[in-house]
Amino acid sequence: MPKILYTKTDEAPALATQSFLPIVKAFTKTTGIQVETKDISLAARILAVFPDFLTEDQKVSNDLEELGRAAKNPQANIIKLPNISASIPQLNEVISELQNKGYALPNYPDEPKNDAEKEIKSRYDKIKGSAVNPILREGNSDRRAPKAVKNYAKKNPHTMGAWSADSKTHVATMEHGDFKANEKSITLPHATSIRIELQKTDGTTVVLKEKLALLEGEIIDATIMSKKALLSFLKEQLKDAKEKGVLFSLHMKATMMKVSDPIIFGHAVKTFFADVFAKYDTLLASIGANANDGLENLLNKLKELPEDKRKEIEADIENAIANGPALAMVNSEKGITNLHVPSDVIIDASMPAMIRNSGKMWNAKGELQDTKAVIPDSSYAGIYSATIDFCKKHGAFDPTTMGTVPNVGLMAQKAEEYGSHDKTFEIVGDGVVKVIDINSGKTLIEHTVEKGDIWRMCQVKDAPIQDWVKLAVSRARATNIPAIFWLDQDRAHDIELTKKVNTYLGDHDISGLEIKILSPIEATNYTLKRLIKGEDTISVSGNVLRDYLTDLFPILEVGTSAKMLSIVPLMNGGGLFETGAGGSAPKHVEQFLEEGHLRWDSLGEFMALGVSLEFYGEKNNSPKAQVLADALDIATEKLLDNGKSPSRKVNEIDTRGSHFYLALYWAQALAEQNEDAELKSLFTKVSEALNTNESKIATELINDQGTPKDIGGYYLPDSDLISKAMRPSDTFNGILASI
Ligand SMILES: NC(=O)C1=CN([C@@H]2O[C@H](COP(=O)(O)OP(=O)(O)OC[C@H]3O[C@@H](n4cnc5c(N)ncnc54)[C@H](OP(=O)(O)O)[C@@H]3O)[C@@H](O)[C@H]2O)C=CC1
Ligand SMILES: O=C(O)CCC(=O)C(=O)O
Ligand SMILES: [Mg+2]
Repeated sequence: MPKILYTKTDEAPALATQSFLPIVKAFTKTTGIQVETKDISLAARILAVFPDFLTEDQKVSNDLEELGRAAKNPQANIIKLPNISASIPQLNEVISELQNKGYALPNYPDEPKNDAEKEIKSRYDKIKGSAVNPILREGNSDRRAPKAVKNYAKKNPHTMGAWSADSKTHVATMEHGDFKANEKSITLPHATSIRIELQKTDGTTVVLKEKLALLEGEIIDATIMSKKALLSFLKEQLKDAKEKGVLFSLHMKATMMKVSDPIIFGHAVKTFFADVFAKYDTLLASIGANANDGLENLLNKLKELPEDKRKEIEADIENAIANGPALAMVNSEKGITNLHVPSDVIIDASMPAMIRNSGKMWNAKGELQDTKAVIPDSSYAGIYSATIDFCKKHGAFDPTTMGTVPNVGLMAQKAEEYGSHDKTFEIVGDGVVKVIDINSGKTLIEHTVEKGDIWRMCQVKDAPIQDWVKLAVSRARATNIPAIFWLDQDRAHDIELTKKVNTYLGDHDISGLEIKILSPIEATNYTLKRLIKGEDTISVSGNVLRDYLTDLFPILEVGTSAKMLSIVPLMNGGGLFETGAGGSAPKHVEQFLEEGHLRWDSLGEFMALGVSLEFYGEKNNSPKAQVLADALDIATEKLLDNGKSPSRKVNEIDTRGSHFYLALYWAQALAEQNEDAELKSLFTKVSEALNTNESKIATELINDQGTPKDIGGYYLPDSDLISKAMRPSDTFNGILASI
C-alpha cells in the first residue's frame, strides 16, 4: 500500500507538526491515503543507535535507516521537515536531557581513552552534523519560490535595510593556502578502490581511510587548508577589524562540514583569545576545554575550577573581548557572541540576513554596525562579496520589483562536500597525504602537509551529474528562464565538472534555451543585474552553492527561505519533498516557551504536501489525491492573500491559527470543486462547521497565548504536553475528529 511518509523532527517544525499533522490525517483519511510518521528527531536518532544501553521499553526503531531505504524505492513519497544538524554542544545537551529522563546513555567521549569509548564516539559522530539530509537526498534539488509566494511578496514586501555606498561591510577571505588554492581533481577512467594515507616525514605511515570504492566516471578531489596560512589570515583580520572599527564575524557551516568547520571555528576562538590560551594552555587542556566547541563551552568548563582561578580566567576573557575588535553578537542581551557556539551562526542563513540588514550585524550594545564577514575558504566567499559590492553600488534590493532565482542543485548520493566528513582529517604530523589506487598501486592525488592542516576529499558520482544536467535543462525548458551553471574555471573540481556538463548537455535538446557556464562571481553579477530589472535566472550549482543560494535569494526576495518549494525528484523514481529551505529556528521554541506564541511559518509544509499529494495522484492513479492537492494549492494562496501567516508578536495569529485557516480554506476549496462528488459532499459539511465556528476557534487559539508553556523537554519533549499545547481549541479538534 503506497504511503506518504511524514517526518517528525525537532524544535519549531516538530511543534508545528503536532498541530498540522492531525489536520492532514483528517483530510486524507477519507481518500484512503495513508500518512505515516517517521521519527528522525535528534533524540530518536540517538536512541536508535544505542539499544544496548536501553531497557526494552526504551528502545526505538531506526526510522532514519528505514527512510534511507525508502528513498531508493520508486514508490517513495517523503515529506521531510528540517531537523537539527547537531554541533558537539547540542549533542552534549541532548545526551544530558535523555540521561535525566532515565535513558542510561553514555557521555560523548571527546577524547576516547579506550576502544569502548572510541566505539561510542564513532556512533555519536555519525549522528553529529548533517546526518539526515545526505541519507535521504537520493536525488538532486529543485528549489524555487512559487508564483503565489512571489506575488504575495511583491504586494506585501518585507522590510529591507537600506545600503549606502560608504558602508564599511566587507567579506574577508584567504588569498592562498586555503581549500580553493590547493584543490586537485581527477575523473576516474574506471571503477576502483582507493586508500588514503599520511606518509609522515618521520618515516611512519598513518592510514586515514582503509578502503573506499569508487565508480567509473566519478570525480574526486582533494585539498588542504593550511593551518599556518589560516592562523596568519585570522590574526590579520582581527587586527584589521579593530583598525577599521567594524564588527568581527565568522561565518561557517560547522553543522554540514562537521569535521573541517569546527576546527576552523576553533582556530578563530584561539586566535581571538590568544593570550588566554597561551597563559592557561595546560590548565584548559586538563579540564577538557575544546575551543572547537566555542566560547560558551569553555566558560562552562571553567566551572570545574576553583572559584578564584575561574574568576581570574573569566576576567582575562573579558579583557580580551574589551581589547579585541568588537564581536558580532548572536544575542546582545545575553552577551552571546559570534564565537560562543559553532552552530549559532550558519553561513547559508547568516550572510543573507546580514545583507538584508544593510550589511550590518548586532554589536554588544544591541545596535547595528558594519561588519567584517570572515569566510576563510575562498571557494565560494566571492558570491557574498559580489552581492555586497552590488548593494553598495545599487542600494538594497526591492522585493516589489525584483525577479526570482530558482536553483537546480547537485546533491544526489552525497555529491560534493556533503558527506565529505568521512574523508576529512586534521593532520597529525608533517608529511605527504596520498590517495592511492589500491588496484594499480598508483598515487592519484598527493599533497604535502603540515601538522594541523585540514585535508579533505570529496566525491561526485557520474549518474547524479547526468541527472542534474537533465533537471537543469527540463527546468529551463519548462520556464523559459536562462539557466546559468555556476562553475569556476579556476577550481580543479569545477574544471572536471564542466567537462561533464558540456558532454551531458549534448544529450538534450537545448535549442532556444539560454544556458551559460559562468564563474560564481560572474554568475552573481550576471544574475543580480537581471534580478533588479525584474528578470528571472535559474542558478544551476553544486551542493554548497545550492545551500547558500537557496537561502540568499529567498531571504532577499520573499523575506525567508521558509516559503520555498523544495522538490527532490529521487533518481529511482520516488519523490522527496523538503519543506522550505531553512532550518529549525531554535529562537522560535524559546519564544513559544516564554510567551506561548509560535511564529514558525508552515508554508513550506503546505507546499511540500501539495506536491506530495500531486505526486501521489500521478503515481497511484488516484484522482482524489489530485483533488486534494488542487484544493490545497487554492487554500495556500488564499492564506497568503488573507494575511493568515503567523505573526511574530504574541497575542496575534501564530502557527496554530495559521494551520486552522489553512484547514478552513482547504475545506472550502474541496466544497467548491466539482471533480469529486464524495469529497464535495463531505467537505461541504466540514467547511460549514469551520466557517460557523471561525471566530470562536480563532479566539480559543489566541487566548491560549501570553503565558509560558511547559512541554516537558527540549530535545525529547513530552508528546502529550506538546499535543495539548499545540491543539488548544476543543472546537477545532472536535470538528477534525468528526471528519
Ligand atoms: N533542511 C534541514 O534539515 C536544515 C536544518 N538546519 C538546522 O536548523 C537549525 C537552525 O539553523 P539556521 O541556519 O539558524 O537557520 P534557520 O532557518 O532556522 O534560521 C534563520 C531564521 O530564518 C527564519 N526562519 C526560518 N524558517 C522559518 C519558518 N519556517 N518560519 C518563520 N521563520 C523562519 C527565522 O528568522 P526570524 O526568527 O528572525 O524570523 C530564523 O531565525 C540548525 O540546527 C541547523 O542545523 C538548517 C538548515 C536546513
Ligand atoms: O543538512 C543540513 O544541516 C543543512 C541543510 C541545508 O541548510 C540546506 O539543504 O539548505
Ligand atoms: Mg541551507
